[in-house]
Amino acid sequence: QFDQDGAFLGGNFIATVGIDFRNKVVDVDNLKVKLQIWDTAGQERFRSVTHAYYRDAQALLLLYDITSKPSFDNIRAWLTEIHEHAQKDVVIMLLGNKSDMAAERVVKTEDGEKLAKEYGVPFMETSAKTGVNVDLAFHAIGKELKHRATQQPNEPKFQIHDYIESQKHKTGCCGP
Ligand SMILES: Nc1nc2c(ncn2[C@@H]2O[C@H](COP(=O)(O)OP(=O)(O)OP(=O)(O)O)[C@@H](O)[C@H]2O)c(=O)[nH]1
Repeated sequence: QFDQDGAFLGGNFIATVGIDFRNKVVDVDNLKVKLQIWDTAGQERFRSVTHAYYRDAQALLLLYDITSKPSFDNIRAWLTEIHEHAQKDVVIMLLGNKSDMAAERVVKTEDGEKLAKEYGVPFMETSAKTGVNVDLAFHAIGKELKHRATQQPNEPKFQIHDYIESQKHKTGCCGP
């Protein structure tokens, strides 16, 4: 099914609102953490609606497509937008998706890393097609939220950056 702009409308996508959602349960240290994932459309024409949905979110995954420079350039606008509307302690993660499409890559891994560093958010490249780093992204979010909910006063804070760095499968120039 295609809408007027030629965008594919898949899954439970609600075309008129630009939002889809599904649940995912992740196992974190023998605890089940249920994530309710809202997938909001990135297109400008949905911008006025989507902020109402991420305003109360505990975590935000910002995805761009490594084969699309405009999608990467859009991330700054989203980070500004999030700064204005999202919860102050929201967990943010920057993901460069389609890492399987190396031949069509136009956004360097280092550019993603640099942007993430500038905004102080964790970063990794993912592939929804092959699954690379996808579970890790959700697992890291689940771990962070579980720690926040159950943290004891003397317990060291969970370091999501360190956790991701130690677990991620690198897809850039020099990784394994
Ligand atoms: N090769 C490859 N294709 C992907 C990957 N992720 C998504 N795609 C494809 O890219 C196209 C767009 O995916 P969508 O999930 O609809 O992208 P979107 O940004 O959510 O699009 P909207 O929902 O319209 O905002 C589809 O044809 C997907 O199959 C990936 O990691 N690798």
